[in-house]
Amino acid sequence: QETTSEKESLKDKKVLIVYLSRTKNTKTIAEIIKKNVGGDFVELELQTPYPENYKAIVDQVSKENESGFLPPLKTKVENIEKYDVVFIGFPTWGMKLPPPMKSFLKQYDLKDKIIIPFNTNAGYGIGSSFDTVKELSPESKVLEGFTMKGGVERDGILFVMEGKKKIETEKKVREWLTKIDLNK
Ligand SMILES: Cc1cc2nc3c(=O)[nH]c(=O)nc-3n(C[C@H](O)[C@H](O)[C@H](O)COP(=O)(O)O)c2cc1C
Repeated sequence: QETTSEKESLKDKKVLIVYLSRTKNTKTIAEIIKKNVGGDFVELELQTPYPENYKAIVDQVSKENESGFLPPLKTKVENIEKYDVVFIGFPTWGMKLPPPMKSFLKQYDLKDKIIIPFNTNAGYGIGSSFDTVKELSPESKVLEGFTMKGGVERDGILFVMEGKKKIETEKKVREWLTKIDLNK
């Protein structure tokens, strides 16, 4: 049975989970993926962190998007070539892929790997972020991503992935992982 053998083979693959998260909503999804799939876990950090202030980070990200600036990463991933599957998680920022994730995709060669995006946002969706992942990874296989409403920092709502919301999120992530044949 083809589906069975594909599933088995995906389960044998080496998995990396890379994520960017300011208020830890996307981080929670990364943790749920780790619990269900396993793999190495890496948070993207910048050499020069973004400002704490919400308006200041919104302005800075908007300028970086305009100029195409790629913020240098403090995070180093050792031996990226050994991974077969790379989950990449990020919030929607300015309806786009956050600049640090662009830095990651430009800096590391993910050719011939499977890339799986996941996202949280304030309720406005993924914007162009998943399309940008595909554009920056033309020689990778990008699978169906996962997205879910997270915090609304503009309104002072930061971390929401607890209680009922966490349980709902765990269920949705597991359903998605099963759909893309990566649930253990
Ligand atoms: C700089 C910045 C820009 C944002 N832009 C958007 C946006 O365009 N659309 C949206 O739905 N949410 C936007 N948000 C809200 C985040 O996507 C949302 O709170 C997300 O859950 C945060 O994930 P995190 O907790 O992993 O950082 C923005 C947040 C920040 C800090």
